[in-house]
Amino acid sequence: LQSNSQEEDTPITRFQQYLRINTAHPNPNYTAPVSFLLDQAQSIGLTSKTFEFVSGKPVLLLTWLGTNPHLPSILFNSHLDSVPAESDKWIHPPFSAHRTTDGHIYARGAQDDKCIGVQYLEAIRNLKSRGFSPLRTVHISYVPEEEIGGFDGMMRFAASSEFRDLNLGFAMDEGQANPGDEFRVFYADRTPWEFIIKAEGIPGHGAKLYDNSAMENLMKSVELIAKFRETQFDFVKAGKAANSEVISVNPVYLKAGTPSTTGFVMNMQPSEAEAGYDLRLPPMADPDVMKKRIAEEWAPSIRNMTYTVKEKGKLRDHLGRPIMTPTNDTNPWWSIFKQAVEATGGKLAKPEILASTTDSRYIRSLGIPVLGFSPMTNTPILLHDHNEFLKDIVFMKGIEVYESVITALSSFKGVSDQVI
Ligand SMILES: CSCC[C@H](NC=O)C(=O)O
Ligand SMILES: [Zn+2]
Ligand SMILES: [Zn+2]
Repeated sequence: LQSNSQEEDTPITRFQQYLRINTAHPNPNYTAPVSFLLDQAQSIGLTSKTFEFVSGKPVLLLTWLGTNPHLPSILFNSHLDSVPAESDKWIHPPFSAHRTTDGHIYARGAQDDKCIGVQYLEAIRNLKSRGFSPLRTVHISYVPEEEIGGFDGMMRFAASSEFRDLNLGFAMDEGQANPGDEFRVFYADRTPWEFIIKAEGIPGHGAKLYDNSAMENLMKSVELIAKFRETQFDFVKAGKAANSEVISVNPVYLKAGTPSTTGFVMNMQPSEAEAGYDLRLPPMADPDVMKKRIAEEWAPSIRNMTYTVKEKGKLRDHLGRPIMTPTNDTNPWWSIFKQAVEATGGKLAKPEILASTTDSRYIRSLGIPVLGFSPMTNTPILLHDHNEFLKDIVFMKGIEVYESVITALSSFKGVSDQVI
């Protein structure tokens, strides 16, 4: 299978080309991937629009017009950006897209999520060459900034009149790999909070024992939070809940001490201390209960503590319901999707909540059903890790799966008494 010939132009080499564009934060190149994708769109015969809701952060929309463009359309979304990679810790350079003799393609973004961005296009290329025409309009979007929260990307796009005009009935976004042989599918994301606690106290000599120092107060909270983390993790360890079904609260930084030229002053107890946490809430969690716990137990003013919580997403839609896409018979899109995957000989795992957070939350919060799906079976979960790779045969199988999924979804006539 190994070939590095320049002449070759195949789905795999196009995937490699896309992977070789460095779109990693903190300075993602957005111009190059957009121009690559525009070329692809042109060669397939898709129309395109580029929006810049925020300057320098383009949203690319490709469209395959349906024979009945009045029916609600379908969207396939992926993000252009990637998380950074520590080159020296990879066995192949992260932007080389090196393909080994046994078919592993190494690159940052191979799983998250440049695979789907190319698979959507390759599936449509194949469908077009077979003469298929969709009943419903099919859109593909490529958005910036997902890895840092989507605030200048999908959040803006989803809030725009251009997005409303798409008249979406259903959307698909990224999912995650599975080391096992079933395809995973996600019906909700957890919502992230950036949670910071701060303690103040009277400074004092390093040799003095006294109550209510900033450090003592902070450490008390750090311990309480660690205990809570343990109770949540225990549910997971006992097999009672998935990782994504509990509240996670993980320390990400600690900040304290009085700086000196060589490091820190060692014989002073500081007057301020701070800790930062990545906190994630599943859609069923009650944010008010969490806030009460924070105010009363984790950062109580009686211990001279303050806190800030930055909510990076919503848990409820405009009707106050948890933001989740039904994966049962009440959602016709679900049944169509499931059958389409099974028609390729694939098995679907039990639908899950995603432990992390994607742009699909912005679409779901508009009341539009979204499934998270990246067709990768028998693949270790390497998103954000060193040596991220995808096997060529897994990538190719994914194209076939999307051909089936796009065909089925775009052919859905709707339910007679509803316009879905
Ligand atoms: C503040 S939202 C951050 C979104 C990010 N997405 C992928 O990793 C995440 O941390 O899950
Ligand atoms: Zn992603
Ligand atoms: Zn990611």
